[in-house]
Amino acid sequence: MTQAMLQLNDVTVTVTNGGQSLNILNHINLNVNPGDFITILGTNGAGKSTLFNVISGNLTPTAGQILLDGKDITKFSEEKRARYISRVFQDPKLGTAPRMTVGENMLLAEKRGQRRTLGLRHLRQKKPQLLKELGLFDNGLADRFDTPTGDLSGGQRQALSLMMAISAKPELLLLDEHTAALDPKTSNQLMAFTHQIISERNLTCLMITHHLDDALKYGNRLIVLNDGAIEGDYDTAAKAALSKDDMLQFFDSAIA
Ligand SMILES: Nc1ncnc2c1ncn2[C@@H]1O[C@H](COP(=O)(O)OP(=O)(O)OP(=O)(O)O)[C@@H](O)[C@H]1O
Repeated sequence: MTQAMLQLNDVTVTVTNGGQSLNILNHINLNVNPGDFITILGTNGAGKSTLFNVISGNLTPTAGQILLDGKDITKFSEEKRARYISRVFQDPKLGTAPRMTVGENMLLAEKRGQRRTLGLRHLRQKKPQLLKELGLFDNGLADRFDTPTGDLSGGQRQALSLMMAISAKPELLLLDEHTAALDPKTSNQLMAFTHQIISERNLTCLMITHHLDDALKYGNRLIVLNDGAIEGDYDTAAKAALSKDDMLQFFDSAIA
């Protein structure tokens, strides 16, 4: 049997709200296999971002254990985990340093999880390779190599965040609604590119989305979160049998 790449054993996050204890993640057990591309759906407040926060090390669980490649990383800091785990956020502003150019951001991303220094000579040397990477997604990013990322469009910035997140191949890629802030056409283009690059590079990925179509169309597995717990875990075959109506019904009953 393949060893799970990521294991969450009985992971619980408890917060105190108005004097009451509340489990915003409630005994989560999850095994992610190498090469899995898992889409994650859930209502607002279901615990999706909290799940990513405990996996990335942004939040320490109140109880339970997180293993990466069999190694217990529960107590590892976010910085230490950054070598293995990369994350793209919904907000285009969060993934890149706005005053630095596209090229400089890409160069820094290659050193994810290591001491980061920027040398101009190094940037010149690396430029052809970085341009090749940037040119993989046809949205003009490669032509803006020397542009500060703060001057890019949201779509270009999210594409850059994705390229940066995968540049030093992560063990695990977390996509946190990375297309949600984009217009429908740009969102579809970036999603198609995301799918292509994940398959070509055989990345292991968890992707939170509110787009039912994307959740059903992409990936080999679908997880549905509700009230801090995994309510559904569908493999490729079960996922293929699901319809958008099934999912809409789930959302109706979860919210009702
Ligand atoms: N530090 C905290 N203290 C108290 N409650 C919190 C804290 N962090 C999150 N919550 C609550 O936990 C629940 C889950 O939040 P989370 O952001 O993980 O949901 P989500 O599924 O990502 O939602 P959305 O789709 O709206 O982004 C929410 O009800 C939120 O208000």
